[in-house]
Amino acid sequence: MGDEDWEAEIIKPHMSSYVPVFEKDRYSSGAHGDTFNRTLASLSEMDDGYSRRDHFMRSRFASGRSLGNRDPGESNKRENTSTMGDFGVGRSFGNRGFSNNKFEEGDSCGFWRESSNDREDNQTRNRGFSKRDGYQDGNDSEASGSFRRSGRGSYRGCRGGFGLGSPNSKYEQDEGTQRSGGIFGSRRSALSGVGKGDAYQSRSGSGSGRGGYKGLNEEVITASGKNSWKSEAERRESGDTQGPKVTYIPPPPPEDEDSIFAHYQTGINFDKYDTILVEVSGHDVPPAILTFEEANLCQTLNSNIAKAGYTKLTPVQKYSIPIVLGGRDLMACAQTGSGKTAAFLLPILAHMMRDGVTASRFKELQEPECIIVAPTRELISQIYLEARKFSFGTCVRAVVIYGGTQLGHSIRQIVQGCNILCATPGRLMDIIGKEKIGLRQVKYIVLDEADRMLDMGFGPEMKKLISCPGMPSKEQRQTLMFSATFPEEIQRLAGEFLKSNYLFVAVGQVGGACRDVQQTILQVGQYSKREKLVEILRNIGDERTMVFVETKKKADFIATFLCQEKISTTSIHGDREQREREQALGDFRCGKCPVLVATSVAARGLDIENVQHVINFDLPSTTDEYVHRIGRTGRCGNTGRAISFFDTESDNHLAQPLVKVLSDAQQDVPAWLEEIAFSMYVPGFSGSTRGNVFVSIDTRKNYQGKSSLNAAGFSSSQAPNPVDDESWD
Ligand SMILES: Nc1ncnc2c1ncn2[C@@H]1O[C@H](COP(=O)(O)OP(=O)(O)OP(=O)(O)O)[C@@H](O)[C@H]1O
Repeated sequence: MGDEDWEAEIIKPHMSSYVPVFEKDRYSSGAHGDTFNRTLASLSEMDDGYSRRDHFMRSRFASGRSLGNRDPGESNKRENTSTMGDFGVGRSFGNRGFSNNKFEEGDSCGFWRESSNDREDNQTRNRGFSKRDGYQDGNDSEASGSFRRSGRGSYRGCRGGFGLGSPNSKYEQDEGTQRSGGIFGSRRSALSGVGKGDAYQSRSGSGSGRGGYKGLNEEVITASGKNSWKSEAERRESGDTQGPKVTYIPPPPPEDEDSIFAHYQTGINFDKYDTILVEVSGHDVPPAILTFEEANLCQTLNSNIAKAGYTKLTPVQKYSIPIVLGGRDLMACAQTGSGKTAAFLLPILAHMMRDGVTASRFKELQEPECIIVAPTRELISQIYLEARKFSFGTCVRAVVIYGGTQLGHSIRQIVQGCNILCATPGRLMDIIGKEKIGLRQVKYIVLDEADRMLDMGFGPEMKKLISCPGMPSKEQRQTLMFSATFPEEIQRLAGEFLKSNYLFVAVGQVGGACRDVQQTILQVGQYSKREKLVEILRNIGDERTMVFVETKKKADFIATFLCQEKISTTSIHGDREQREREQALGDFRCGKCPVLVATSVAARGLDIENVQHVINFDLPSTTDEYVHRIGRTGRCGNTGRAISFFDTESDNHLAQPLVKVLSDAQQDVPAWLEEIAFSMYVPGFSGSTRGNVFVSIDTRKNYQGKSSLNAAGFSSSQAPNPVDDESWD
């Protein structure tokens, strides 16, 4: 297909109009006074650590087995071009399968014409994996949100309907004229494809509620010509622009207990979490707990934990829960899918139950005790569902608000009572600006995906949040930060939000990639990617697969293309209306569309049952993004697979960091990749400080040196000044 054709392909007129029915050891971490604790939960972990290093050395210097060497003889073969259902050709999908050159690049056509401003990645590609400084656009905004999740604590099922909440007179004043999208539908042109009887419609449109997640090249330029940190969608909602008003009201989640406590099973590797190396640094580290009982939670909470199917703590929970219960500030870094959400929700709820919160009741100005922020709408919705699950049967009321939905709806949710406010940053600041939320009672601020929340995209909003009138100072509140990745420069910025004696918990393995995810890198040229993708998907069959691409346009294009290939596919990206995004996620969750093509908007946090494969059609530009993306599979002790297409024309600069991530996670490193990595050798490259043992290290060590840290901990005077490195405004 020629360059000029791809747009046409997207809007093929014969396609049916698509209405996406997306559904979708007694861890004495040391006695008081210890400042640095490292726990080896078992001796085997020690062995493991050594073997891992050994493995790394071997993989670096031995030629190794190539997992994806190109075989020109095979390259032109297209083995499974049959229609949907013709999957399972009897070959293994594991390494063997790949080394068999079955998934090799061909010479099929496939031009990508990408506008440079279509990227949704957090970083530009040419930065390379290891470079983390100063990324994000100035107006990256929150992205997605949905009330649905089929994983733990969420309800499942396809949802085709949209909540058509009746506009409330008073709060409708905030909305202005409803112009497009939302409950009245969009005027966007639908483009469609067909897959398994379902049509695919996608494409960014001009409808209200779209957007909300802006990548580096989606900057919004303000009248003054300066980049605005606020997204276009949020500015619309707050009336900053004349753009279409957002009218979408998300459907309420099911209220029945079964739905609230729906969860998926922990996987075969869940018990292996016990062997993960944990490091806690800072002063006076409270001892870790081994069981939920040791947390001394109230009966209702314990009952909810049991109903949620939690019987055993994950490492991040073992360490974080006592720290939060002890009133300490915390920065916690643990691998994807290892239960960070409960690690902050449970102790916060326990405190609320202990202290007694004001029972929810209608009030024009609500004063929540806890504010939780996350970078995407879908993620914050998911966190809300977890909060609702764990607070079930208590007087604590959780509320979620996010962009792309009607502002009046958010306000209506809040005024009914709000103890825990789950919000995306833009909507949160709007609501605070409208004086529907008072901050005086705030005792807990949680930044999930904290590195993302503090980067240049959201950092300014977070800074505004903590500077809002009424917001208790950091000494008077508890601030908690969680992520699977924590670049050092972002950790330094975090100091402004945290008390100087905050604790740092690092759980996990080298490089941060979850070891339960089998990673495979295939050499695939740009023009062969589509063919390879189809080949892989046909082999996968109906197993849930997320396909990550670099740009929103490409997400549309690939989703349409797959539908044409009769592979039931949906897509999620920042140019889709919120309603469409939620439906897409719902369709993916319930298995109606087993393939979800996504941009970076879906890379973080999403906990979707049974995602067995992640395919990086395009490699992301940073290791952190890679780690988060592949972390959508292999969650909670389950296993998963990640396949990444490596284009030697454009990805060679990623070879070195990629080799490191693979080695650190004890994955096979293809010989060809090592060769490229060596050829691209950059003196001094270390693959970042995350390389050796832990997911992330406490950067305070870099300021003081490890020994002094062990001996003396930190003092505020030694804490980094976050504003030194980066301009926030
Ligand atoms: N102790 C536990 N027992 C059983 N299941 C658990 C436990 N803790 C968490 N889970 C489940 O594990 C899954 C992953 O948890 P969660 O989404 O909190 O991971 P995470 O560490 O925040 O991941 P990410 O880094 O991708 O955001 C969820 O379905 C959650 O309900």
